[in-house]
Amino acid sequence: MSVAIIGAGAFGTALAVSLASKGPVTLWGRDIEWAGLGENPRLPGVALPSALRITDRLEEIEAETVLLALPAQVLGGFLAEHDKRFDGRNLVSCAKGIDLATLTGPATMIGTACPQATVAVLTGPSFAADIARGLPTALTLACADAGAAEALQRQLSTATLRLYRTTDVIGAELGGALKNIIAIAAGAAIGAGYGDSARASVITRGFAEMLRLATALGARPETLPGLSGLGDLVLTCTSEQSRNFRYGLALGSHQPFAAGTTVEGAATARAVTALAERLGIEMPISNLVAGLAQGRIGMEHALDFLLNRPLKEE
Ligand SMILES: NC(=O)C1=CN([C@@H]2O[C@H](COP(=O)(O)OP(=O)(O)OC[C@H]3O[C@@H](n4cnc5c(N)ncnc54)[C@H](OP(=O)(O)O)[C@@H]3O)[C@@H](O)[C@H]2O)C=CC1
Ligand SMILES: O=C(CO)COP(=O)(O)O
Repeated sequence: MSVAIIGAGAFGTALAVSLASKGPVTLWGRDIEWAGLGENPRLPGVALPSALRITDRLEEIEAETVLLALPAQVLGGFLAEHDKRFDGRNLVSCAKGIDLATLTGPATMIGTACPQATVAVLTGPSFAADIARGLPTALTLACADAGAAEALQRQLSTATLRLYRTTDVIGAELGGALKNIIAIAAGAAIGAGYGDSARASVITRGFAEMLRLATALGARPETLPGLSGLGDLVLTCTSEQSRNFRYGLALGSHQPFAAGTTVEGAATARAVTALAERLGIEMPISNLVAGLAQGRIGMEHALDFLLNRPLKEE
């Protein structure tokens, strides 16, 4: 089975570099002026291998297995334009977010746009730079069809990229999307100088929120403590490599943040606020992050927002 990747950002390029160690891979980007330089500015310091073909022509993407490594908020527009081209293939979502327009995750969006496709999700604790440098990384491959999950697991594992499989697509996908919100909150707590104890509370209570919403949306509770949920939550809340965490740091310390940086947690927090309201679920940390990101709540009110709630059982 051949492999192609849509989206030549940091993650798409890192996956392409890793998979090219096993065979030919095609990487599609809308703007690939950098291709001749042998390095993608979104993934600096990583040499692009010769087994990697880079193109900006979608008609050259003929692979049976296509990884969609676009941010969640642009995936819908891409699918609306190119659904016919990709229907019927193995389509693997690599995005970690919930679409604001439809309040659904990438797997549902792909399945709706391409009903004949085999839809899967690749997620888990993994910074693009780590994958591209061949550092050991473990991810989750989720697909509702157990046989397809096994085939994709084999196809997409490399010597340094170890994939575990599950059939819980919604659980795996929500873990990756929701942890980005909590990472913003953890960054804000550190940026505001609230300390490591506060961060631990944000991680733990944030995980409780993740579990509450994910199970209400049909996830299996045992998926959330795995790589795609707790694993990625821990990574993203504790490392300045994370853009979501750094965005939170900037919010908490009233510092500017580079516009145009992909921060999935900001829009996803707004989507989660709407979903939680619809389902009648309490998501105080997610609501706070949505308010901070939209400028509705100032950092000076963040603590009151969380601490002035009624005392309750854990
Ligand atoms: N970076 C990481 O460590 C990891 C990222 N992810 C997830 O992967 C997804 C992608 O993130 P990442 O690669 O890091 O993001 P980047 O910001 O590095 O890249 C985003 C890519 O999307 C492209 N893009 C944006 N809008 C469009 C569009 N309308 N049509 C076509 N292409 C478009 C950009 O193209 P252009 O350059 O032309 O703007 C760019 O190549 C996110 O959901 C993220 O959460 C998951 C795990 C790790
Ligand atoms: O998802 C990631 C690590 O698993 C990357 O996190 P950021 O998008 O916050 O950089």
